[in-house]
Amino acid sequence: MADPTETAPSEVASFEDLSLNPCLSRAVSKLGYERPTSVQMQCIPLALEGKDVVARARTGSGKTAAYLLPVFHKILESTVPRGTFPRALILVPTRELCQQVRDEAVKILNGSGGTLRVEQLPPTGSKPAETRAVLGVRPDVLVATPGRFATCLKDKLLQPDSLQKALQMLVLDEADLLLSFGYEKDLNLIATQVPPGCQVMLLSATMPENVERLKQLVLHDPVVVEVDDEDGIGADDALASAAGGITDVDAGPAQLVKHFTLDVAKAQEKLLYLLGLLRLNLVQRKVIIFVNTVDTGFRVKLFLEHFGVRCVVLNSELPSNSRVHILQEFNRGLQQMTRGTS
Ligand SMILES: Nc1ncnc2c1ncn2[C@@H]1O[C@H](COP(=O)(O)OP(=O)(O)OP(=O)(O)O)[C@@H](O)[C@H]1O
Repeated sequence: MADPTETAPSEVASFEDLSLNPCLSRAVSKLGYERPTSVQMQCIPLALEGKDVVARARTGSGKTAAYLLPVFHKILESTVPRGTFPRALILVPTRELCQQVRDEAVKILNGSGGTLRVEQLPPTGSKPAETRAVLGVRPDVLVATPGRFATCLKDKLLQPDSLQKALQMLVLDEADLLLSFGYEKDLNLIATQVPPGCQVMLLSATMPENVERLKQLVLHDPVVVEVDDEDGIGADDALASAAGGITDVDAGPAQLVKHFTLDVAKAQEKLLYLLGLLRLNLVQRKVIIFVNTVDTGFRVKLFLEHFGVRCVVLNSELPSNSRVHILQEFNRGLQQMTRGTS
């Protein structure tokens, strides 16, 4: 039985040390990734050994590449003839995350010069013909929400026996959200179709009780990786030095995320402080503001725009196409943003 807290050798320091397929080492170097993050250092060697892996690491720690690289490696090194599909299935809780994972995958694959294909299933409400078109290109890797993938199985758009023959890897990303988003039935159905030899990776920012249930459903004797991430992809130290009078409540030397609290005596003054932080460049680059209601999100937007701060509201009441568009604009740097709810 695997040691549940086993970790990979700590001497791994560069992507070359990970013994990834050379196409993938080239791809990460083209992306400018100088060295693996902690979660990548620990997960990738275990996954390349064929172990089931459970990893807990904070948001932004590089979890996506921690599973995409082993997934691509396994397919590239596999002797199974091309055309059997999907070789890997990545399940995430929302359509936006499907898009984000696919984008990250395409970024890596573009640099690898290879011919692997990653597709995402069309959203709920799409016509079966659209799903057939996606499956028709026989993607090596399929990204989907559990709901969409289960519908695909139920509608027989994907035959269970093709899954039995092809599926080599299953990834459950943002696992803490998968069950809380109500996908339990879908996951139970999918679990019955996962072939016994399929390797499983489960990644999550937190490990609540429901993740244990998920582990028992699909993983075999997994190695557990817990990353208290000291690793800083692009840590923004400028914020720390600029925020003179603000209390740093979580100041590690090289932490990815810096936390500060600002005590505001009167609730009405919150907006003024917010404006000050933005206009005086105490908070730099792109900013996401979380508020507790949709209405407050719109109020904050109106206030900030009155003072020339470009922003947009994102909340669950908007149609999903608009949400994707808003995120794309935000990523391209067109807007600062207020969010309706967290
Ligand atoms: N080794 C690396 N070096 C530099 N940048 C990296 C490295 N690995 C990943 N990144 C970049 O860091 C960013 C955050 O990574 P990623 O989205 O995988 O984090 P995450 O842990 O999956 O976060 P979330 O939980 O929000 O999905 C991405 O833009 C990714 O391209």
